[in-house]
Amino acid sequence: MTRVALIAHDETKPDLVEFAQAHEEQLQQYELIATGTTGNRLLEETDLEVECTESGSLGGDLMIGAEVAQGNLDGVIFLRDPLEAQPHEPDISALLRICDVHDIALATNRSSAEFLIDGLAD
Ligand SMILES: O=C(CO)COP(=O)(O)O
Repeated sequence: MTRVALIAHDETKPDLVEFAQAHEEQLQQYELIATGTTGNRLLEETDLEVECTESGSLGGDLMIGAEVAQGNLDGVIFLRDPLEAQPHEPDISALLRICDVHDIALATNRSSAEFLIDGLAD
């Protein structure tokens, strides 16, 4: 089954929730995993089933990265906040890197997320 990770920083969480609502019917067909706070927002504000990792700052990005390394994910949608430094920047870099290592589709903004979700539907 197609498995997708959804992640957003605090400033971009409203955008990710809106994205998930707009694509809810399609996302319902996939297994979803999200970092802790993002996942809880999705559980509260959509009807999607979402597996939640730790919060990003407590290792959630690394947990998603481990899924990528194990070949368990088909795509990662990670709406990063490009304007705010994050204390767990090394974890974020590790996740982005491991997506490239394993050639896993990675969208880091809303426009590329739209392409990614369209690509998964094909
Ligand atoms: O910090 C994050 C990604 O780097 C996201 O984590 P949360 O979803 O727990 O806020």
